[in-house]
Formats: sequence, C-alpha cells, structure tokens
Amino acid sequence: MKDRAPQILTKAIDTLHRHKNEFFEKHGEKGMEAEKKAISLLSKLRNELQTDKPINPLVDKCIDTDIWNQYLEYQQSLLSESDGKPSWFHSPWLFVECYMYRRIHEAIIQCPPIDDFDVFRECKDKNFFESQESISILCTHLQQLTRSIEDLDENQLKSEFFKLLQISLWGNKCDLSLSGGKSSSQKTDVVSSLEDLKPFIVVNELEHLWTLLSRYRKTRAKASAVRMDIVLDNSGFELVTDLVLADFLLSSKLAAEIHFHGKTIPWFVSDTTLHDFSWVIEQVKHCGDKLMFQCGVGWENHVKMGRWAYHDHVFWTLPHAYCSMPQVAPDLYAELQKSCLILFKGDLNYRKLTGDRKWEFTTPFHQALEGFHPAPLCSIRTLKAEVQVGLQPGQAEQLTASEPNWLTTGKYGIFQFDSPL
Ligand SMILES: O=P(O)(O)OC[C@H]1O[C@](O)(CO)[C@@H](O)[C@@H]1O
Ligand SMILES: [Mn+2]
Repeated sequence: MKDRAPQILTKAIDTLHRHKNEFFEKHGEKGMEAEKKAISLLSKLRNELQTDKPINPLVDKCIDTDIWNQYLEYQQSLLSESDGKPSWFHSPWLFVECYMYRRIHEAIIQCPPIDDFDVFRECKDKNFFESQESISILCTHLQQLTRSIEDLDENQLKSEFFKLLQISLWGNKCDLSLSGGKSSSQKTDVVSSLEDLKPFIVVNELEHLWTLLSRYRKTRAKASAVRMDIVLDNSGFELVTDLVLADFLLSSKLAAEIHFHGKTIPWFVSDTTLHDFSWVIEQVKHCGDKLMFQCGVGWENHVKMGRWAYHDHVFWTLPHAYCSMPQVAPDLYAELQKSCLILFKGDLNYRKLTGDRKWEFTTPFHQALEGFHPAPLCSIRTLKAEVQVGLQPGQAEQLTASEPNWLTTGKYGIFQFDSPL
C-alpha cells in the first residue's frame, strides 16, 4: 500500500491531466472544471493514504455504498478501543486495496460530465496493442485448431485443451496493478514456450478438469447442457487468452455455453469491464490480420447467438471473501450454482477464494474455501500475493530455499481444483 498504491493514484491523476484538452473539446469549461475536481479528489485520497489517515465511509449513493460502509463498521468492530479507527496501514491489505479502487470510482462519479471516464483505460488499451504480435500468433493457432477439430481423437483433444488452459494461466502474468500501472504486455510467443514453463506450475490439477468434462461429454446428450463460467481477470492479452479458450470449449463441444463475469467499475488497474470486453473483440476484428478478423467475427457471433454471455455483478468489486457470497449476493451464488465448472482467473480471485488468510501451505484447498462450493471450480492464477494452500509437505520450503520471492513475482502458477463433496 505504501509503495505501489500511491504510484497507481499518481498515474491516474496524470492520465486525467493529459486528457484535459479532450474534456474541453467534448464538454467545454464544464469538462475542465470536472477534471480539476477529479484531480483534487484523487490527490486528497493519495494524501489520506500516504499519511495513514482513518478509512472514511463512502459518501456516494451507489447500490453498494451501504454494503461497503457496513463492512467498514465490521472492520472497526474487530479493533479494540485503544486501537482507534481502521487506517490505511493498519487494516487488512485486501480490504484497503479494494477500498482504494472503490474510492477512485467515487471520486470520478462525483465529477460529471466526465463521470464515466475510466482512468485505467489507456493502460489497458496499451497492453493490448503492445501484445498484438502474441495475440496474432494465438489467433492463428486457434483458427488452425478449429479447422482440424473434428479429426482430433480423445487424447489430442485433451492435449489441446491443456495447452489453451496453460496459455490462459500465463496470460495472467500480464496484470497492471503489480507493476504499479507500468507496461506489462506479452511480447514472446507463449504457444511455443509452454514446455519450458511447465516446471513453474506448482499445483497442477488439470486432470480433474478433464475427467469432469469428459464425463459430461459421455453422459449428457451432445454436451448440450454443459455451461461453463469464467470469472475474468485482466483485459488486454489475458482476456484474449480466455476468449481463445472459451472459443475452443465451444468448437470442441466440451461446453455449450460460456458465461463470463466481469467488473462493473474500473478495478485493480487492468480488470475487465463490459466496455473492455466489447472493445477487445472489436479490436481483434479490426487489426488488419485475416485470421484475427475471423476470430473477432466468430466471437461477436457467439455473443449475438447467446453462446457467450457477459455478466457483471457488484459483488466482484466488494472487499468480501467469496465464502460470504451466499449471504451478501445470494443471486450471484444461485447463478454460479447453475455452472458445470467455474474457472476463476487471477491472483485477486484466489485471495478472495481463500479469504486472503495466512493459511498453512498444506491446508487443503477445499478447507480454505470455507464453505464456498457453488459448483466444481478451478483457480487459474500466477502467484503474486502471499497466500497459497494445497501444497505438498515440504514443497513451500523447497521453493523458498531456491527462490525466496516465489509467492509474489508472478513467475509461478497453479491450476487448483475443488468439487463440492
Ligand atoms: O490481476 P491479478 O492476477 O488479480 O493480480 C492483481 C494482484 O496484484 C496485486 O496488486 C499485487 O500483489 C495484488 O493485490 C493483486 O492480487
Ligand atoms: Mn487483475
């Protein structure tokens, strides 16, 4: 919070500043005033953070404002009298980090007519353009695969499925909040690096996914009822890897519908909103590359025909651990219960799945989920925060000995599976 968060706020302020002329052209004087106000609110926020001030209740009137303020009261109740109020450096990291992004949103929505400005859009778009070569390679790979899909036997299908899952895993290296908003695009050809990256997968439960999906294929008529959900993480390159995977799931008939879950507000710099989702599909279509164009058209069609559905829910941008979803967002929990398999992308989702607690490394994943079992689920995440469960005895110690920062660099990854008992 001390080092990375102020950098992110400074970047957001700088972005507003650089768009000054655009605001003027669009909205005249009103746009200029709004820009000034937004900058002053964000500077105030940065100052509160850097001087470890108490966490203030939200003042806006959004659908989640009360839930946030109740959660803040709950944080307060955890402290004893002498501890005072929860403050920026004396509160759980997950809570204050989420709170910062919610406060950025609060600042912007107080500044019409620029109240729908996404301060992170520019970095997200840049990540996409800088990764364009890798995206083109991925799209070519997908098109070739789709053409020969009918000829693949069971084993070949499984191997292609695992490849695309690994691409989606390593796509998660490309988030922008870990780098303080600095560029973190994909520049190498990830398809041909998969073998070299395998040793860095510290939990690999992919076989469970295959067992589950191939069982569905055999028991349900033509997989027509198989719904899979992907709880998205970052836009840009990572989102493309997720879309490529989702496309394959349909063309291989491993699934019939894919439901994507994104964020309602700009979140952790690079997370996907509805605007990003549509933007990326549109860009893939118009990049000038023939195979990318075909991918983009296909994806647009999936959306049109309802084979792909995009959902967002306010719960994904609350600070709560997922075990409280049945109480806080019962409608979302009920929706997820309809899924045959839910993929949770990224580090933040993992922190929320496990409540961001200091679990023993050998704690079973099922236990760390603390009752969150809407459907079979799998976390696909590169490690960027110090929480990890489900390791073999001695595994964490070995990793620490060879690489002390293994938990936070994003170099290691997991496929961790859980199924309701
Ligand atoms: O995009 P991801 O994979 O969720 O990563 C975001 C992560 O980066 C951090 O900002 C840095 O550790 C974490 O707070 C967060 O979990
Ligand atoms: Mn993210």
